Amino acid sequence: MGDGTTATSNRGGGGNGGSGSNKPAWLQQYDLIGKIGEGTYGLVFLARTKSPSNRGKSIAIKKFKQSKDGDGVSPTAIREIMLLREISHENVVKLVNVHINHADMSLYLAFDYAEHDLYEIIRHHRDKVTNPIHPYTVKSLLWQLLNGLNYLHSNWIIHRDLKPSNILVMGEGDEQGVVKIADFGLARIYQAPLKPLSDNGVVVTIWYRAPELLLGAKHYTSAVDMWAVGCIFAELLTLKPLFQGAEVKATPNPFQLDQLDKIFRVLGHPTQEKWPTLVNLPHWQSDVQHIQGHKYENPGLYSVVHLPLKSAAYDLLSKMLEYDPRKRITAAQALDHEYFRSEPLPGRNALVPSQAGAEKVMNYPTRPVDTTTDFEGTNSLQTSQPVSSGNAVSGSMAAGHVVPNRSVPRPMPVVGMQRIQAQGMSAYNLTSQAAMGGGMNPGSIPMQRGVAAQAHQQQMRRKDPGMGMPGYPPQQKSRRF
Ligand SMILES: Nc1ncnc2c1ncn2[C@@H]1O[C@H](COP(=O)(O)OP(=O)(O)OP(=O)(O)O)[C@@H](O)[C@H]1O
Repeated sequence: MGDGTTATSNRGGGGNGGSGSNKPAWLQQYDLIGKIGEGTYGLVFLARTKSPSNRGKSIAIKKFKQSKDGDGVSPTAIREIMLLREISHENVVKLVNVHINHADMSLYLAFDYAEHDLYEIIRHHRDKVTNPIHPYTVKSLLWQLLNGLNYLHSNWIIHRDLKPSNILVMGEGDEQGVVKIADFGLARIYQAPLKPLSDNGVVVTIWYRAPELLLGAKHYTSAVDMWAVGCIFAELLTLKPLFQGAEVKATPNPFQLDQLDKIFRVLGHPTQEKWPTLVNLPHWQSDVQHIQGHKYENPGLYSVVHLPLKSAAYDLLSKMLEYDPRKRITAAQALDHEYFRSEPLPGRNALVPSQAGAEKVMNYPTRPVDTTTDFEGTNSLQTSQPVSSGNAVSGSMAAGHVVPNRSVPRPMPVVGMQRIQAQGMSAYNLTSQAAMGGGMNPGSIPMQRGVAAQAHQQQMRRKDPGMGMPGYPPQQKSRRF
């Protein structure tokens, strides 16, 4: 894999990451600390590298769940690898290693570890310190998020599942306060003409889901990510999810009445005048039935987010939450917005709010680590500690070993996808080294050639030689990092 990233595989041993004797060879390069999270597609663990050159470096290892029948590795996982191996940007999380266990066909991706994420930062301000996030921090987080997203969109990648827990922030060290976009399990490379959604399901988490998706749009664009960024921007300002709809889980139908209702209550009902293609959307008729009869007293977005109507922040936010996806602001346009040219200027370390006379680093809590859970999800890593049974991380276990459940809705399941069979995966492994550096595409993803090269060039173009940092607004030269 490029940039020193390697792919390894293990033909013997099980997936046991504990201190047992059957610890696979690849795992011996890490000290496994414990479990830090669980998403729809896998478990995430904290580990530390043992190699003398990099001793003690924190790594996040994501183990992908096996399909129920254990018949191979999901296309989601393959897609994530194929995508991540090609991309390199300061504001996108770095994949440092890929491991495949042939014994049980499990797949492990090792990423650079980030101590914080926006979900925890928002929660900390809302529940612990009960004060708003500093305007400099909000602006710096948003600028970096847009910078990473602009890179992805310029390379034909739509994230599709942006939400606070997927936006990581680096803790202490050289990259302190740098934003990293994570979780590309649901991302897909797209090329014109845009691929229809219908065979894959809709996968943007409901609170951050764009209205065109909720109304059943068959095609989606990078504008779905910009809607999510708007929702996240508002949440950074108010510490509350902007549109907190209740998901109807029983159906693959993208029409989520409560979520649309929550949006319309704040932004008013979309009109054909403002969004001409609205009437062509499959669920517009459901909307006529269920919602159009309802009168929405539009309180105005600015009053919900407590921003002056004439402020640059409000102007940018309202452009991100434009109903018509074709009129919604793009990441590149947003980076050029006046909001980022006015004080406080955004900076690389989002956790150092600049205040007259004093620079104080925000001390957010470190991630809770469940040290009783190993890669199997059930065993004890440290026999001196209590061993949990069943799913050890259910949010209700003994304090100190628990990663709390997050009350964030999950993406809708991806439906109708074939699994890559174990045999197919073996073929992938046989050529894994070549594949990691070449153009292999086992998931038949419409992949643009030379993405990494283009991305690199683009990054170089944005590089400000004076700052030694890619893409930061020139005004920031006055800021000390
Ligand atoms: N590189 C990383 N460093 C540190 N923590 C990470 C890293 N990647 C993911 N995490 C954390 O691990 C947890 C689980 O992440 P994951 O992406 O698997 O699921 P999710 O985003 O919470 O949910 P879903 O997968 O359903 O979208 C989250 O708290 C996330 O912030």
